Amino acid sequence: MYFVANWKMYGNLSSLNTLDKVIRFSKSKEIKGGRLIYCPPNTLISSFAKKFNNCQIGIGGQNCHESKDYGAHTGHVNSRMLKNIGAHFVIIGHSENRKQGESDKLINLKIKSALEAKLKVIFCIGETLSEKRKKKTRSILSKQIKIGLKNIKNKSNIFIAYEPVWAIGSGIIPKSYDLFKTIEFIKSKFRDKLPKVLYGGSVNPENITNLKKINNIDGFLIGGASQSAKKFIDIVKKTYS
Ligand SMILES: O=C(CO)COP(=O)(O)O
Repeated sequence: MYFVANWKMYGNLSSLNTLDKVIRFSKSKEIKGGRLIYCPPNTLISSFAKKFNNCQIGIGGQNCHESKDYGAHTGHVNSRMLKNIGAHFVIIGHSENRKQGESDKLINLKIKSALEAKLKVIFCIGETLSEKRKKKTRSILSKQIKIGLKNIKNKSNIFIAYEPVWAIGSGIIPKSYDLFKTIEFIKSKFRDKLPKVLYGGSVNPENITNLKKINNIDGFLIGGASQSAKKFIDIVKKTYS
């Protein structure tokens, strides 16, 4: 199982101290089969990479520019730059960026450039509350997958993160059966090799006991709770207990 910490726009150099606990945990037997990945803001990626030297914790960025080339794009960072400072993963298509106008087409270009830079991609998809109410979840997910992954033949380095927008930061999670069916639907979109599908949206040490029972989920993309080393570790421990 994968446990991805998305720190969003939180954290500074002093946050590095909180990682000691997680590093110790990652080297202990308690980690079982858990794979930990941290996606801090870009300002902290190299420091995290240094800190995680000698342990099995992966590092990723939270977004990247679509161009694989360097260029005059003020305020942006491309996938090569992320790779260069020690990232192995990048989150692409997060709803917080889609909300800012990131289209499926742009997401497709970003994914292609990230794969070219040899990063693994955590590709976020999910419906909004109004789309859910209009029973459009499946058509939205199909469209996001179809355009987002257009002309990408080798999908072996792509993880899908299903994050219903209404579940992010709200404390509300989907009903277990609905979530199982949605993940099954997402996997049905892939013919040969099934992608790993993660769930994200208000995952915490309390609701993980129910979420872990949904047996087609391959891991979790965790926002708020991942900023606390204790909560993050608790989520992993409870998944395996
Ligand atoms: O957006 C998320 C992870 O990418 C989920 O955030 P929360 O866990 O804070 O709901």
